Amino acid sequence: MAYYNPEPQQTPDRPAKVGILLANLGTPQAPTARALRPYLQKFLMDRRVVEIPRFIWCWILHFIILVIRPAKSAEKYASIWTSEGSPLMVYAQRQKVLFEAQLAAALPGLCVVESGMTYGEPAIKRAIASLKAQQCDRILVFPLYPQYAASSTAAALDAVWRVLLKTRNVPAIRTIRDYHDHPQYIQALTSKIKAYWQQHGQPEKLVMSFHGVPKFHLQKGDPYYYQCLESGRLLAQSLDLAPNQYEIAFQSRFGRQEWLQPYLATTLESLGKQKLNRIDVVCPGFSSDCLETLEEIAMEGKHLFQSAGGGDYHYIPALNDDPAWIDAMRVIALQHLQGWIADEAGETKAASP
Ligand SMILES: C=CC1=C(C)c2cc3[nH]c(cc4nc(cc5[nH]c(cc1n2)c(C)c5CCC(=O)O)C(CCC(=O)O)=C4C)c(C)c3C=C
Ligand SMILES: [Fe+2]
Ligand SMILES: [Fe+2]
Repeated sequence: MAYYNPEPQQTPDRPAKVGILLANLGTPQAPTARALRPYLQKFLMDRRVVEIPRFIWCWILHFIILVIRPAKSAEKYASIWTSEGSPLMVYAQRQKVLFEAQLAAALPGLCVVESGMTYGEPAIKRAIASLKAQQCDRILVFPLYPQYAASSTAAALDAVWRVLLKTRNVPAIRTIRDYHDHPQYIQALTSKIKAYWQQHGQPEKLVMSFHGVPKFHLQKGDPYYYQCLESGRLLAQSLDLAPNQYEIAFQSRFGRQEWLQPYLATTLESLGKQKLNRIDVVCPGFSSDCLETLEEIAMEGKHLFQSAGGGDYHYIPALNDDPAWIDAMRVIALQHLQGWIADEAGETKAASP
């Protein structure tokens, strides 16, 4: 069997294009234990996600976690599944179509966009193959994680490198590391939240919830924690919130290790005990709604807050397919395409690689 992936047919007469790979986490194919098992196995075997020595972790994963968790997680996925499929996948496809249309308007005929998942389908390998087949000799990898984390961004980049290691004709590659403080990203969040408040009124407190990671990632040099704090600070500033009008917390703890604190569950319980009349929760680190926002935040979080004595609880949806977010994606991408596209006499066209 050939070691290298097959190359697409060479067509030197067709102009080369710029590919943009929207890298995302991935989601199971169906809300069933059978579909959850291979998804969780691939996800949780990634050293970027779980750093426990392989010998010990293989046993724990295969004989405990993959026996119990698939059925439990499948039940949660079933509660958020839509007629079109998993929300993460539905929004990934919409973002791809809308973003491609925005780029086509700005740079006619130059860019091709594909969505690729770190775990599951459509895999990053398939996305790169498709971009290469569409004459892309330059690829910009755009992870849909505003804050850089080794366990999300670097895991997606690893998947790209693995494909390139087996590629004969390697395209030029650029990556977007993070955009946690990008003005357009903060503005897209601000306008989403303000529009929500115009419709539903304003809460006593806004809780900004970010996906957690083990605390030792921070201690070993992962900048994720500080980037979350900075996104939260900038968002609060843009919303004109005083320090006592918002909280930042970390959700989705997995296992027994200490994760980034404060934990969202503890924050919600404490706000409930303080008998707040209303809180709103927003998840600035998630570019689209998914299991972690729709089930853990919108459902479980509400239960935690209200059973501790809290009043109204609103979940403000993620950026999803909002025009302001798609526009922000265009601005962020164009900034990273400098030198690959040339602006001459007001016209934007391809530059030689
Ligand atoms: C085991 C440790 C995990 C780390 C570290 C982690 C980091 C991390 N995850 C996201 C984004 C998402 N995670 C999602 C689901 C999910 N996450 C973990 C575990 C870790 N994540 C698991 C086991 C799961 C699967 C669901 C479950 O069984 O609980 C999702 C949702 C996917 C979907 O299909 O909807 C997202 C998105 C980030 C950004 C991150 C590091 C910052
Ligand atoms: Fe996660
Ligand atoms: Fe979760």
